[in-house]
Order: sequence, then structure tokens, then C-alpha cells
Amino acid sequence: MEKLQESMYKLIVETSTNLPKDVRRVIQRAKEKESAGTRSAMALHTITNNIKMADDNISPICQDTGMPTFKIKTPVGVNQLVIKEAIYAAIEQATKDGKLRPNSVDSLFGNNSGNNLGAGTPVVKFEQWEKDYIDARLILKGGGCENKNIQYSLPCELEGLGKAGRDLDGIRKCLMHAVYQAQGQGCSAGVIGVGIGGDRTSGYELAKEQLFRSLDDENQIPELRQLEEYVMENANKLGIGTMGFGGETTLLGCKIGVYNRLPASFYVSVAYNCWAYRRLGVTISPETGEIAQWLYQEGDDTLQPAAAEAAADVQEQREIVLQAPITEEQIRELRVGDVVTLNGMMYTGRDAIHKHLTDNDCPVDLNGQVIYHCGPVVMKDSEGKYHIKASGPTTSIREEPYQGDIMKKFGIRAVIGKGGMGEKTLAALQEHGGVYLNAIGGAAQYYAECIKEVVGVDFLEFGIPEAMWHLRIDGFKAVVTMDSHGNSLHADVDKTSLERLAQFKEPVFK
Ligand SMILES: O=C(O)C[C@H](O)C(=O)O
Ligand code: SF4
Repeated sequence: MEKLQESMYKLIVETSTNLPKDVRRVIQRAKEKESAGTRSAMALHTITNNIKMADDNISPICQDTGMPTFKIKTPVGVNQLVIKEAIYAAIEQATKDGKLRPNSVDSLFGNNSGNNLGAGTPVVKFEQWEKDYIDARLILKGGGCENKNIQYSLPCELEGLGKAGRDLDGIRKCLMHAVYQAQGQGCSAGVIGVGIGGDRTSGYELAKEQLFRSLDDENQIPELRQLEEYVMENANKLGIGTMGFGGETTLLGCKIGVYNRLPASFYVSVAYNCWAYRRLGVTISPETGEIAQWLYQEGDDTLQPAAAEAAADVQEQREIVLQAPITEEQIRELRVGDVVTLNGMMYTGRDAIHKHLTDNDCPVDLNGQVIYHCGPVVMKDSEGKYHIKASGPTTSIREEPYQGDIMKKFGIRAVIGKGGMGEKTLAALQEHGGVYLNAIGGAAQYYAECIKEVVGVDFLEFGIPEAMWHLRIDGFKAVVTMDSHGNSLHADVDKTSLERLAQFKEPVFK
């Protein structure tokens, strides 16, 4: 199997950079449903461009290349240890080449292994089968959507929906709730993989297994097919839309599997995957290790970039150009819905930085500056200069305990992220004169192109994603979704989607 490592490398690179055709088709359908001029239409346009850019640059679609999870089926007699070694070597190489972000962090001490190898990383699962070839599949599911997974234990009481019992209708309610609770934070529109039954562990495994199904397939169990169709139709009536901006498409796919359960337990486990639904597969010759066939790539790539339509999209919104340092007066001018184009400098800061800045000083003067919730993919060239390879926003809500205090302490005027923030931050924006800007989650190539130079870096000891990168930017666009006047698009969408969720309270499956 001398070609095996090369084949695994190709699988990793393709999965990270080339969105499967079945996913492209559902994104195109979502675009067709969205009315021109809406924020969701604009976001979908950016997503489309980003997908094309990732193809052209052979660079990660999203900077969070997730937990690499391999599912391998081997003929009897194939040495699985050899396959594991080839995967580890390929992972290390792909990380070095900037196709994967170093994502394996020591949970106790916080250090990043730097090569995506470590305890429990990557996940590799083997199964034997009777066929005479190897089937290797990979999913790169990022941390933001992973945080939106949810497991229900029936019977239970659900916000907006009331009691969910141990039957098909109870499961229906869980699935509607699972989509609602994700809001835009897992980079909607998403795909849900659902596991009914099992125990807590096998239920989640089954849910994730569903994410390896093709979006075009049909469930073989009539009751589950009906449930999948119901959820697809009705979850899209919740109005959460792309990135939680409000809109017609909230869910791109729903795939449900079932296991037997223990008499005392009834779990419904939901694995939420963002639109950047990166999973591919190959068949491999057990003699040479060469790829024989790519999976999930049949059919047409219907995804259409639409330049003219994009120009029309932004016409209805105010467009404001800003450059840091930004004054309080400039911030107070901004309203929810405005599109802001930023030029000049911005600084990345996410979990480790926010925690650190709470109790410590900052090495740079952040007065009037812009903080970007982002953990980029970064490469160092032979002269020691850093280059940003992928740099979309991370989920901002994780910084909710710190954000307001840090803005006030350092005089920060704007925070860019995705998925919105909560009441504490909203109050701080109002009091201090700050703004929250929502960038398009997963659009890592699109934003990397706006970054013209890495001017410096601090806290590299926190690892590449967690360091504070000093970036010179040009034409970085984001939408005001929380302003300094107490308005939050996220709070509004949450409220209306909860009201809509309550419309699905009555039993459907008797
Ligand atoms: O870690 C990241 O870069 C982003 C993460 O996947 C998120 O969705 O918040
Ligand atoms: S940033 Fe968004 S698109 Fe990227 S992995 Fe996280 S949830 Fe997915």
C-alpha cells in the first residue's frame, strides 16, 4: 500500500477545500429561495464566492477544519495499523501545508500540539466488511457547530413546544427545538444528523453517522422518511435564515437513523453541522493504496456565483466605511442593518485572549480599535513572515462573560464575530458606545483576501488560533447586528423564531 499516505493526504485536502456537490446543490437551492436584497441573500452570495475561492486557492473553506473524523471499512486481512500510521502522517503534512488548522489542544494545560495529533485526535474508526476494497470517509466538523449538538432524554419539556413524549411526535418536537436552539451560531443554514435511541454514546455516534449519508438519498424507513420531510419543510418556517439573519432557509438537510434503546432510556441525539459541510470519501485499492473512486461527487455542481445580483443586494442597506481608531461619535451613528467596510488595522482575539485580558494588560493600545473573533490558519514563509490562509469569524457568544468588561477596560469600539452576543454585551455597547459586527461564518477565503499583511503577533504561546494577530485589512465587510442604541438583530430573530416554534406545538404524528 505504498500510495496510501498520498491517498489519505488527497482525501484530507479535498475535504477541507472542496465542498461536495450534494452540498453545493442545496446551497444553490437556498439562494434561489431567498429574495434579492435581504441580508440572507447577501450572506449566501458571500458563501458561494467563498466556496469558489477555496476551490481555486486549494485552501480551507472554513478556518476551523474541525475534528478530523475518519470512518474506514477494510476487507478482512488488511492491516489497520498501517492505515492509521498513513492517516497520522498525512494529517501532519496537511497541517504543515496550511490545509488543516492546528486544532488539537491539551484540555488541561491549553497547549496546542501544532500538528493535529494528540490524545483522541484524529478520530479513526474501523469496521471490517466482506468487500474487496477499502472505503475511507472523512468529515471535518468544526467546533462552533459541534457546540450546537444537543441530546434530549424523553419525556421532556421543551421551550415553546411543551411536553415531548416517548413517541414519533415527541421526536418531531425535539428536532424542531434542535434547529431553533442553534439559531445562527452554528453557521446556519445547517444539516442535522439525528440518532434515535441507543445510549448517550451510541446515540451521538448514530447521529454523526447520518452525516455520512448523501443529502439526496431517501430514508428506507417510511416513518423516518416522513419525519425527515416534515422537519425539512417546517424548520425552514422558523425564519432563522443564513447566519441567523432571518430568511427562508434555516436547514439544508435532515437525516435520521434509529437504534434500539434500553427500557428506561429514550434519547434523541442531534449532531448539527454548519453549511460548510465538509465530508468526502474515497475507495482505495488494498494492494497499492491508490484511490479508485471519489464518493459524494456524482451529479452536477449547480452553484452559481452572481456578481450583478450581489451588487443589487447591498443597495438597500447603508454602507459605511470606517478606519480605526474609531470614535464614539462614529459608532453612535451606526444602526442594526448597516453594512460596514473596514480598512486599516484589526486585532484577533478569542477565548484565551479574552480570559487573559480580563486580568492583565494588553501589549497593544486597543483604544478605538477593532477586535476580530477569529482563529485563522497561518503559514510562515522562508523569511519568517506570516501569511493568513483562512480567516472567518468564530462564534462570539463564548466571549459573552468577558466582552463588555474588556471593551470598557481597553476602549475597544467594535467587535466582529458571528452568531451575535447576549444581553450583557448589548448593555455594554450602549453604555460605552460600541458596536457588534457580524461577519459571514465559514467565509474564510473571502476574509483572508481582505487581509493585506500580518503586522505582528502576540500571545503565540496560546497557539495559532488563539494568538492575537495584528492585521492590516482592506475592504473587510460586516453587518451591524447589535448597535449602541440597544438594538440586537439576534434578540429579534430569537424572539420571532420562538413564537414560530410555538406554532408546532400541536401533535402531528399520532
Ligand atoms: O474555531 C473556529 O474558528 C470557529 C468555530 O468553528 C466556530 O464556529 O465558532
Ligand atoms: S466557523 Fe462556522 S462554518 Fe466554520 S466550522 Fe465553525 S460553524 Fe462551521
